[in-house]
Amino acid sequence: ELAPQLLDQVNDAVTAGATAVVLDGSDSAAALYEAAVKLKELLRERAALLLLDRLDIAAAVGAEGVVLSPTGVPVVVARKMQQGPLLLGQMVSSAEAAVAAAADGASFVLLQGADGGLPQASDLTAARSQQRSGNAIPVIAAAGASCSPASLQQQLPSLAAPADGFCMPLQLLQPAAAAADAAAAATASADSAATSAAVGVLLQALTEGHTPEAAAAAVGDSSSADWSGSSSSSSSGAAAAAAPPSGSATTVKVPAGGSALRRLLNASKESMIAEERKLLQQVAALLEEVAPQMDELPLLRDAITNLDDVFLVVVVGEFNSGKSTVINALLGEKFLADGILPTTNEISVLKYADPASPKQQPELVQQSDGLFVRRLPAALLREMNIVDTPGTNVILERQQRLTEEYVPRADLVLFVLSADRPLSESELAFLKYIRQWRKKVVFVVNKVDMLDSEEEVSQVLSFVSSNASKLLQLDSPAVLPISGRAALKAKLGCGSGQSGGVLDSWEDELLSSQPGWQKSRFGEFEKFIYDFLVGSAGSSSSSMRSGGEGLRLKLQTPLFVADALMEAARVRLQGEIAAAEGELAALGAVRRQLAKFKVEMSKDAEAQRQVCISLVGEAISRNNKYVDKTLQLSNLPALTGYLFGSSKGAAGMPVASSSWEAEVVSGTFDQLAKQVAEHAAWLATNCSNQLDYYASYLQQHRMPGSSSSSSSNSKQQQATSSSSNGSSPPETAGSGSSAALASSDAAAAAMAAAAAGSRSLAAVADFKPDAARMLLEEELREAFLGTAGSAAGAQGLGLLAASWLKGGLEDLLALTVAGLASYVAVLNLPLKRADIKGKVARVAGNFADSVTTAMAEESDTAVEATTSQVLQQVAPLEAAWQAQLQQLQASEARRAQLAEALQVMEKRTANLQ
Ligand SMILES: Nc1nc2c(ncn2[C@@H]2O[C@H](COP(=O)(O)OP(=O)(O)OP(=O)(O)O)[C@@H](O)[C@H]2O)c(=O)[nH]1
Repeated sequence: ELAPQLLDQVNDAVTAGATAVVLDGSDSAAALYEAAVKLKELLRERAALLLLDRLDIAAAVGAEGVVLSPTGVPVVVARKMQQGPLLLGQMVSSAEAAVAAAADGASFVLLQGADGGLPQASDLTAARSQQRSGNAIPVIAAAGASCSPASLQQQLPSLAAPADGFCMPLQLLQPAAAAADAAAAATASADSAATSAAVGVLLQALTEGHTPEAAAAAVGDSSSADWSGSSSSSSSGAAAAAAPPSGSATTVKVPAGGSALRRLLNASKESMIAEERKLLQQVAALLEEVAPQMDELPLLRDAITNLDDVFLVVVVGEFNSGKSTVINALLGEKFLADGILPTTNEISVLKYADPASPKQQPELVQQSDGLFVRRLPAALLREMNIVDTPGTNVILERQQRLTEEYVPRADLVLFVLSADRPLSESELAFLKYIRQWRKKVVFVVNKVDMLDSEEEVSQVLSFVSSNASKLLQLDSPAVLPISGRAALKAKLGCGSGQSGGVLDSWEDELLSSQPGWQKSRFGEFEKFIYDFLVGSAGSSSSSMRSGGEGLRLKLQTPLFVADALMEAARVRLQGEIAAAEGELAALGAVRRQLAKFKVEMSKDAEAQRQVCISLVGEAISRNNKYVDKTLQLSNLPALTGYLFGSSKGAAGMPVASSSWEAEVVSGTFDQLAKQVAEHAAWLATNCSNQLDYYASYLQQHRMPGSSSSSSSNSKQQQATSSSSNGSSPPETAGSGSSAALASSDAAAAAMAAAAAGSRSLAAVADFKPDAARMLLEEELREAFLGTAGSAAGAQGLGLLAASWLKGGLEDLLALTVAGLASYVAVLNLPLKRADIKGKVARVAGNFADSVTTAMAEESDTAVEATTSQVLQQVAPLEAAWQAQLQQLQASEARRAQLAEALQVMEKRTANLQ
């Protein structure tokens, strides 16, 4: 565990100028993780956190790197394992090992002396000079725990030149008394801070190019406490890596920009920015592909471009809340107009204008999007661009749109409220808008000078704070009370604004002496903003080199924009996927509906064939009756006609079948022809209805944007414009509705057209009833002759026998025989009738068969042709939707993957705090 005093020491060392802290720990991973998190919090970007050997923990806490000990994994392996831009340092104890580590891909080496003390100057020189030029890595001189303060003190000056930096155990910076005893350490923390500060001085001395001797003296001066015998009771040790001797002189405490480690650190941040930019570009490309119409897309493009820019601070608030005054006070000069009437009508971005630059840019330019860019020579604008907006309650629609468009790009939103009317309706509404972009908001309660007492101030602050925390779901929103007017007056009074701006002004004594400055509380506000963005221990001219939350916010701005757009894209893609699935389901339903259509049609067709069969059946039974009636011995006209050679009846008709046509056929053929024609029309209408319906249905389920060339068929075009847009296919019209069918002109035409080509109708027409009648006639004649002939023969014998009667007994016998023969012939008559009926029934049956078979073939072919024609159109649509679905699913998979990468990136940037 890291004792509080140890953390204090690290803090002191970092404040004094240490640029990295190496955490070594043989504790459990959990304890080490805890310690690393604590250190990370403490360092807040002011110095890099490096972990000894623990890549996993380094990655988990978002540390800047690891130092690999000789017992740790080799650099090449660590390179493979690492995630993100972690620095990889290697601990070595010889110049050769340092060179090898460089070749293996280490980011830097910590070179220790073979005896655990500081390395020899010659080794350092060798380690640096023997590296391949071009990508030489820093060589840091490291002192082991066994190194005595005395030898450190002695050796340091000679190592200042060849080393790129120093790394020493924290306990070497700590008085022995404190190390020996934990309790004593707590009380001695003031001393240890003094020691660390001394080392800080040493580092600064080196940085500023002072002689090493002076540096050594600085150590000597401050180390009046006993340096010897130092050892830490803590199992987690921390070491401070120091700045190199070659840094450029700066006037601030931290040797910014000069340290090799810091350079590396910046490189690692820059590589993080590069990585983020690459990811965001992938996101933008995906969004352009899947949602090109998305209005907010340019926001993301802008945010990516702005990654390289300085912070963007957007100032919002109601009109008259004092936005312009606050901006003027920040800039230190009355650049913007203020007043009780709305003064800011346009949105303007304030950017830095270098007064010394020979290339003067115009002070005010209006961009194509309506935005004004104002260039002002205010130092603060080197650090940030400030966007001044019209009051949230008075802005016009266009300005509102521009303001709202600008909010997502902001790295920080300054919400200026007037202390006399904090958080009005319009402000609350605007805050809700801001919330969706997850912006960091600082609430500036202006005009506190108008409040009568401190109590009133705290009441307003807590009102704003509680409302803001509810709305933004924050634990403790930043709410700062100021008097912009008093601050501006004070700044104008001492003329400090122009020269230093916010960075130095809050420390400016001159300013402090101005009446009203303290009361304006502006110093605290500026310090807060500055610490927040840049960090408390440094000065920099670029967001990339600063601590604080600046880098994190800068990195997060486009990530949050991307996140919001990705969420919108997810909703959109899922909608499109559901639509494509719906289309496929609708097309799949066509197959089922067609199968149902087939079944219904075949059932109906079967019923219609049955009607035909029964028509023929009725004719057969009428024929049976006719035969029964005709083929009788009592049918004297027929009998005599046949017996006496006259086969023609009175009207010249055949004897037996003269009334057959009228009694048996009696309109059967007409009925049959009508039935068959109706069947044909029924078939044509139903099939054409289906085709029409599906042509229209499929038109509706066509891929949006696909050409309609496949619907060139005139029937489809007609159908498209027809009203058959129902969601379910037309019911198959039954043949019983023939009247309905025939009632429409279209159906009548269909009937005629269908009749023209119908094979079943041809089969009906082919049947020659006359031939059937002839056959019947023949049969009847034969039957009559066969029967009546025998009877007459018998009677003839009878006559003969009568003449013989007189003559003898034989005649009587002959008569009996003849009577018997006649009897047998008459007995055969029913059999004959059955035979004839059977023959006619067979002929009629064959006829019915030929008609119904033709009907069945016709309906099967037509239904088959209809379904296959529809299915032929369904297939390409299905394929197109399937392809579309796959493409959407692939886009969604890519989106999900990128969204996950964004999450990882967000976590990493969040860890930057
Ligand atoms: N008492 C007091 N008045 C202030 C303070 N700051 C600004 N004012 C006054 O409030 C009025 C409005 O100030 P501006 O800075 O113009 O306000 P704004 O929000 O920029 O207004 P618009 O640009 O019109 O949206 C001016 O009369 C200022 O002098 C302050 O701290 N205290």
